[in-house]
Amino acid sequence: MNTSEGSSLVLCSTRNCMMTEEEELRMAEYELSEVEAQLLSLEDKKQLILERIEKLKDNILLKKNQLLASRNWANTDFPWSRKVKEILKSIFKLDGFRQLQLETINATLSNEDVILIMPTGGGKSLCYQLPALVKPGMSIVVSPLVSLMEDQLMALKALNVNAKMLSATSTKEEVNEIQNDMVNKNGRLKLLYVTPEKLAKSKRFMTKLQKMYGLGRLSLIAIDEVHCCSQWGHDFRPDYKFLGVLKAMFPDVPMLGLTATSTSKITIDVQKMLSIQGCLVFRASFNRPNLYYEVRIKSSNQEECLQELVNLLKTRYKGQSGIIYTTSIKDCEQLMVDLRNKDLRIGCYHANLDPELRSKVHNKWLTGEYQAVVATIAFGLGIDKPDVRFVIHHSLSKSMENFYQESGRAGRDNKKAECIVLYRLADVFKLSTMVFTQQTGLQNLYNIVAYCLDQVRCRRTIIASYFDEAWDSQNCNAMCDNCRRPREKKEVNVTQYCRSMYQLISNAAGNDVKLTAQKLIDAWYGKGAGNLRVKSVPIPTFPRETGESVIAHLLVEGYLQEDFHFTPYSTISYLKRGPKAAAALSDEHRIVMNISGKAVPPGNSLSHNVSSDKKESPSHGTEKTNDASRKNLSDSSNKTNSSSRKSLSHNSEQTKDFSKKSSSHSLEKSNDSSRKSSSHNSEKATDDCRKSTKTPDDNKSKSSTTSSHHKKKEGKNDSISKSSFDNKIYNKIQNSVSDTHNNDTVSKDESTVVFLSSDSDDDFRSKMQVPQKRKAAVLDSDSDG
Ligand SMILES: Nc1ncnc2c1ncn2[C@H]1C[C@H](O)[C@@H](COP(=O)(O)OP(=O)(O)OP(=O)(O)O)O1
Repeated sequence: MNTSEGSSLVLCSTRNCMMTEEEELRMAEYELSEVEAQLLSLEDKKQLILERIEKLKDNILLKKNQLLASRNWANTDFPWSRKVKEILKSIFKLDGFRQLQLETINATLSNEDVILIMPTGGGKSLCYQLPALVKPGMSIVVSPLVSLMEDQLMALKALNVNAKMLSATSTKEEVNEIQNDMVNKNGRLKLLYVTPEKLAKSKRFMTKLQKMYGLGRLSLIAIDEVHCCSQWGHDFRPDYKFLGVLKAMFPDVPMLGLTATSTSKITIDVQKMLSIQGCLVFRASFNRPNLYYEVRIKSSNQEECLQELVNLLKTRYKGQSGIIYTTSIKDCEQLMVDLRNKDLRIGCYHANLDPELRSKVHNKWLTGEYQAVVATIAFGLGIDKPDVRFVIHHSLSKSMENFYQESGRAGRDNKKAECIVLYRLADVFKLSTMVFTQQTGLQNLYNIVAYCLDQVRCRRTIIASYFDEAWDSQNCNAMCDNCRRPREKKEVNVTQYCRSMYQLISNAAGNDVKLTAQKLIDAWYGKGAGNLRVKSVPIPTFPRETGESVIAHLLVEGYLQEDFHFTPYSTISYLKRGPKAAAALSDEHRIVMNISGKAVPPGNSLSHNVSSDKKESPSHGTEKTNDASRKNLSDSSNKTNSSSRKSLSHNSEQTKDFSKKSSSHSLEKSNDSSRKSSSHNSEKATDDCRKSTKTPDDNKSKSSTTSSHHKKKEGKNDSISKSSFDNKIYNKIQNSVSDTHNNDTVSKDESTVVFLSSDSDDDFRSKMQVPQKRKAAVLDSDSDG
């Protein structure tokens, strides 16, 4: 190789050519880029192959699952069938099996792996407790909560079943005694409850477990709340990952995973996490026919809201037992004090109470000394009082799963019980600021908001479709408010209101202000700071609750979006244009919201629509206000449209001429007199409504609005009956014992618009295991303390 100054000559002996080093460098770089391109393409190929492998694995798992499922597991001629029946009666004192219990027990006793998905209170515990007594040796039950294990042990002790638990708080003596029993051929312990942490962190325990397995004494591994294995679930727990080693360590020990909440995706993920090669998946129906579901609007006035609860507890639920769920510890304590001040026997339960006090409250509730417990979600898992007659959500749950689990504490004895949600938009933001950092936190929350907004569809059907079940509302048997008082479904075009919101948001941004939902509604209703109002945005003639419903609908549907900002003390949710803003501003786009119209006789289908030429806006009010406000609602004003258009372009956010189709939009007249009269009317309506809520016997109309969240599923209908859209006020939602219990028919033409009627306890699970000692000041004077 010769080199000269500035450039080098390279002898390419193989190719018999001379090349400068620069040329060779370029060549090398070119070759490198070729290799990198190939690597990238190989990487893509690898990715595709990996995906194919995952899919094939899923399919193989599903096929194996299906094959296993094809056997008749409900047979009563298995070798153990007689013993199973005998133990059911003699030890568990039960007469028969509930849905899927026998199938699960038989499959487990056949040494098959099973995942059992059964609603809260369905009777999952029996499915591992009974096989544990049929089989020789000991069964291990992995359970996430110490309190849950304690409850189970208490129940088993009452049945004289030999069961114990191991947790981080177990004493040395207890640990020794249990571990000796594990490896004793004549050991008598039948069930051992352990936390996943214990399995993951105690080598000594795992060694004993292996020894026990070697002796042929490990009969079953049951994993409670098995959905915690999956990162897709709402409840992923890192320690559950460790359970993946169990199948390899104890290949011929059957595994039984139990959960009350698992979608198909989570179920497959769980199988993979547990290294189960094909298993039986038993999924019980999520329908709880004995539960009555209802959503009511929660008054913005605290005293009224309290009075509603007091009335419920003193009349409709007099002498009955229940739970009232709140979001925060502060709300929980305050509500207990308020209810006690009204002479009610109420306890309060949250994760920050010391364990002794918690269990005192629990016991007083179990024995009936307390009529109800005001609780955070800490009061949940393991609560097994059969005769809970009501569960009231004083503010909405974080998700449909949470709601299902919490409301599912009611009616475990299969007798009728009621699940009522008190809904208010403001509560949505209390929760959203807590959950928005979770991967699916906001979507989960909006699902339950949509449930609350829906005033037409059978609530049971909404819940079922959430859990991948198809349910016919006919099967509801009028056990939800929407089926009990069926109404026509009507579609209302709310596009112009969405655009009004954009105008208000843009105007505020121009003033360097961000709008919370509260401020946005204030500005819309001509309240609050003057510079946040926009002249061209008409003040709605319908009440504020209706405005709230419209905003909730826009949020759930993605036309608005929450914008979270941190302050040193809290997180604030502002509203901004959502991902669907561009669509909302296009000419052709219509944002449709379902509302409920005229009452239809029970049994009639709700899905048909009423025909009419006009679109109407959602509203409610008293009979008196009907004519005036209806007129206001149905009048369209090009004037208003063009001014709002102007304002939008001025604000230079994605502007489009959306007024071309304004004739189809029922924008209100923006003149002063109409504004005055309508707001006067709606205020009066609200007053009347409040008055009417104090009249339990008043059996007049109720008002309702609903979201068109499920519009696609239900089909589109452009027509609305003006006459059927009377602005009667919702009333006597509260206190209406007879109505909700017995009223299968609705009074004539009750078409109404219903407007429906912090410190989080979110991390209660970790708190439960390492309890923070804190006795609430409000409880000090109480006998609990
Ligand atoms: N076959 C049966 N017949 C009558 N009662 C039963 C039967 N099986 C279970 N039960 C009762 C026992 C309990 O009081 C209640 C709930 O059972 P349990 O096993 O605690 O439910 P679960 O484990 O599915 O609920 P959770 O998800 O809340 O833990 O039902």
